[in-house]
Amino acid sequence: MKIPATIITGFLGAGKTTLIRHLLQHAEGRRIALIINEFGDLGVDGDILKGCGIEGCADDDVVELSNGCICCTVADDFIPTMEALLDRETPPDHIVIETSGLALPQPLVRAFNWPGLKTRVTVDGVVTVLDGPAVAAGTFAADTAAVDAQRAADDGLDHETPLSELYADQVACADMIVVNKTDILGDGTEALVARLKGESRDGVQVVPATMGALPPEVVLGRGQGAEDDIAARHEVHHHHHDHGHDHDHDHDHDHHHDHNHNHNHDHHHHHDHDHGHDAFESFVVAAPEVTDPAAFAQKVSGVIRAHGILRLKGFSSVAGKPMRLTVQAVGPRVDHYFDRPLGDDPRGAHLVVIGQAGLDRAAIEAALS
Ligand SMILES: Nc1nc2c(ncn2[C@@H]2O[C@H](COP(=O)(O)OP(=O)(O)OP(=O)(O)O)[C@@H](O)[C@H]2O)c(=O)[nH]1
Repeated sequence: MKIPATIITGFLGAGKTTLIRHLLQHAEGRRIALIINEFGDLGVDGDILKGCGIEGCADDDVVELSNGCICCTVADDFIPTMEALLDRETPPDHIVIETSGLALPQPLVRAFNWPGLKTRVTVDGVVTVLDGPAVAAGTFAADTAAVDAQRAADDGLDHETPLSELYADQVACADMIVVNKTDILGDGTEALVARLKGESRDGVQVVPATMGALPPEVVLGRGQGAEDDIAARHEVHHHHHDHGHDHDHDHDHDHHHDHNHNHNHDHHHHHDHDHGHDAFESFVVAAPEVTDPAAFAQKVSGVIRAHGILRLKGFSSVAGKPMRLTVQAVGPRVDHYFDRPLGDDPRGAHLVVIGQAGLDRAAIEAALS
């Protein structure tokens, strides 16, 4: 079995570290290793995540890459780091990679096709964390000056590419887009989520969050295999070091708006706030046994689309079959397969549904029955 790796991308200050902390706090026994690629911000996120006091999160599960942009140091730094993690006596159950706010996700996804990694790990999903209020305002990052300073500090970067293009790359690569800081965005959340759904690839989930508080079942275990699917993850511009572009795009610093949360790292000492993920709910639907697995999968996909369900998974007996049917859905993509003899299991279907609070449970139950 390949070890799944989740790539977390998004601009400086969007809330990547906050989201990862939440994941670790709710890991419930999953052994998660973290790789952190920071630039211009050396070691800070590593420090909060190391010594975080979270049970089950050992210091040596946090590995930092600090030699600069991850896509420029893939061979020297990233691949050996991954191999060392995989070679451990007890390898992690899941690897989470936090990219620096400037690194494009595509080259990192591509690195998973290197021979030494290809057979051992897979990109479970690319999660792009957006600063909701900044995106709604068209500035992409809360503190564009800080983002620009970070870019200026990195000689390897093309400093001219407008943020809007980096943003477009991050969105194009995503399997899941997190619209973070909905506490600030407030009523604007729904419109932004709808807009992003329209702008992203089919099947990409757009999920609002406050303080990155998402259940691990929603973020991890997507099984996306992004490294096999790079062509679909369009890059607007193709290489950092290519200075040959025409940079007439406006590079608008004046739009810089102040949300009253200037980027400083004081927050890194606030280890105690834990926003639960009450904004999400899950319940079990019991339904009669399945007669036609393919038709059932199609029905499930329709229900997922109609109700904005984030995850659905469970088992069912199938009329006339001795095997148990497993159903796993991430967004509208539904996998189904027979996994083992049914044995003494009761006949019928049991499906766990996960989504944002407010799902129409009765309608979902009716539709699945
Ligand atoms: N109001 C509000 N603040 C948030 C939210 N999520 C994160 N923050 C704050 O935003 C700031 C940046 O969050 P981080 O998690 O450090 O962001 P990051 O993307 O990891 O940024 P870098 O690691 O600096 O690239 C911190 O002060 C967080 O406490 C949110 O949902 N609402």
